[in-house]
Amino acid sequence: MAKLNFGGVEENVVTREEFPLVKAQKVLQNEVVAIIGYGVQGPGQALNQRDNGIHVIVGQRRNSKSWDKAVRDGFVPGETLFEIEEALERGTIICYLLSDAAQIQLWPTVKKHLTPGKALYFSHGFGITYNDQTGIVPPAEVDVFLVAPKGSGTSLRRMFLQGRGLNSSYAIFQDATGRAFERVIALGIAIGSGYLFETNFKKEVYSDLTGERGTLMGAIQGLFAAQYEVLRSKGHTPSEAFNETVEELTQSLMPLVAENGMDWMYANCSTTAQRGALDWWKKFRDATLPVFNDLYESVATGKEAAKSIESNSKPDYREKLEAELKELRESELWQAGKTVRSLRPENQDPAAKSENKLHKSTAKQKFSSTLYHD
Ligand SMILES: NC(=O)C1=CN([C@@H]2O[C@H](COP(=O)(O)OP(=O)(O)OC[C@H]3O[C@@H](n4cnc5c(N)ncnc54)[C@H](O)[C@@H]3O)[C@@H](O)[C@H]2O)C=CC1
Ligand SMILES: CC(=O)[C@](C)(O)C(=O)O
Ligand SMILES: [Mg+2]
Ligand SMILES: [Mg+2]
Repeated sequence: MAKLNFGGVEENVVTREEFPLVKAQKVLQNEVVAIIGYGVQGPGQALNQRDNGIHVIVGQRRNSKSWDKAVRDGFVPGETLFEIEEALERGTIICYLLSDAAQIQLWPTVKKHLTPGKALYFSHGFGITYNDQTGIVPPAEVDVFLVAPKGSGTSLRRMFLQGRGLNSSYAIFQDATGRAFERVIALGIAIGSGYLFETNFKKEVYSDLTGERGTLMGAIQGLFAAQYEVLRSKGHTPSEAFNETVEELTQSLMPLVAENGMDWMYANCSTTAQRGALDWWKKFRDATLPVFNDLYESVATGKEAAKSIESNSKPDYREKLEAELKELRESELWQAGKTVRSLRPENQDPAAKSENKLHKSTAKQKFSSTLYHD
């Protein structure tokens, strides 16, 4: 395991160089990896492992959309696709990839099949950390660990197909066989992680719930909505307000931040933007800091978990969710976004598309020649 320096702090990480795929294949050669649930993470993890030569089977309810999707993805009923219970029986490593609320309902069934020596794998610390609410307490004779890809299952698959790799965290909760470390790392590599960083179940779930409620989804939507509202109330058009709030961020600035960091982006915008952004970022930090503290508190006390279990377990959960998503979808901001996206040249006719490709490659050349260290 390598120790790497992250901004002055040393952490354990496992890279593909030190734990290559051949090693993962060797560790997993006698295992049957059962992916239980074929929603968002299930397909990404199952397909990447299958392409990486791991013996993967899928367990999913028959007569469900996810079952049909697994068939479309090449899993064969009776060979590599089974009803959940049969997959639980056949698997030596159980990847529990149902939604966190559904994991509670199915737990008694899963537990029955956790015979000594098997492993129980999660992609989230939720079920174990909040076990006073979930009732998920594994038997002592099985390994329990997690690999949590830091992104959507969709990105996990896409990046794998592009030869890239989404990074993941890993944690061991219980090492019954003495092989938990090699098993969890082998799985992390086999699902296509770029590298793996160490955590524990509690830290994984606290940071994940904070992140998705915070800057990754909740806070950013809140910031977008507030700025858009101010611009609109001051007489700016929807297209202007949307472009200055979302489009420029996702299309121009965030890709630069992804490549080179916010520090580089600040150093490479206009001096006017620099002055203003340097003056204002701390005000935004100070205004939101108390909200982030409230959020973390709500996560750490189990309130967020309780809320999500409660709402996601209701029979009318899907209808209620749809109504809330509809509000977002039909808001002027995201309706304006739809039009803006449709106007992107790559979303228009094929001629425009190929012209855009050309632009992209010249832009890339130009961009790399303006890098600082050049
Ligand atoms: N969605 C994502 O990209 C990410 C998810 N995770 C974690 O991965 C795990 C799986 O999450 P998702 O893929 O989002 O799950 P999901 O919400 O897509 O559900 C997965 C599957 O559960 C099945 N299911 C739902 N209720 C069921 C029930 N009562 N009985 C049997 N099957 C049922 C559905 O058919 C579906 O195929 C969770 O622990 C989640 O926190 C971690 C990182 C990202
Ligand atoms: C994609 C991801 O990792 C999230 C946002 O935490 C989730 O879907 O739970
Ligand atoms: Mg996450
Ligand atoms: Mg999450």
